[in-house]
Amino acid sequence: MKIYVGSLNPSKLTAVTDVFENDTVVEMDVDSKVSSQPFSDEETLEGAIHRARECAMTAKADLGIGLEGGVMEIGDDLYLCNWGALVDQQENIYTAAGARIPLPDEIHEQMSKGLELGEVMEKYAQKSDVRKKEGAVGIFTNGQMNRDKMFRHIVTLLKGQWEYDNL
Ligand SMILES: O=P(O)(O)OP(=O)(O)OP(=O)(O)OC[C@H]1O[C@@H](n2cnc3c(O)ncnc32)[C@H](O)[C@@H]1O
Ligand SMILES: [Mg+2]
Repeated sequence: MKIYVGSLNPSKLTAVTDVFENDTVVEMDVDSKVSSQPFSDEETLEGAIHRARECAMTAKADLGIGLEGGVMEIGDDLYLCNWGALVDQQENIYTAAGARIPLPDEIHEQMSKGLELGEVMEKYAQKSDVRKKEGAVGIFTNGQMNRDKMFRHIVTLLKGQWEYDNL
């Protein structure tokens, strides 16, 4: 199969390539049509679906996959959240979410001012390109988890649901 992924972020591409190891995975720069920093589960999921839909519309695609990172508030706490969507040629939409961990208050404050998590994390961790590498999830789990492993989990959930219906 030919699978289009709606992102140029290497951590997302690695995740899809690992899960669909016998397929051809193609990256594609698409618009999530939500804010660059989604601030709720709903908005993050919506971004993932938009990306997947646009990929699936490409004539050559068998499946389109969208992965979106965001944050969401529960009470006074801000949590990292991640969503994925898979759209097939029949326009069926499969969705799945990834792990959630709370972010430090300091990060919450910065983000409430309108900053994106990617830039906040670079300053916080004194590292460049955190979003393309271990991610916030990697920093705050002492490297036990990382962004591509987390997306791999989501992509596995998407692939499995699609297989259940189609194989
Ligand atoms: O190129 P795209 O695919 O858009 O990849 P991205 O890194 O911008 O990722 P998202 O759009 O999915 O995430 C929305 C924002 O949240 C940031 N973000 C999400 N999860 C993150 C993480 O684990 N570590 C650092 N930044 C993260 C990201 O950098 C964006 O500013
Ligand atoms: Mg982005």
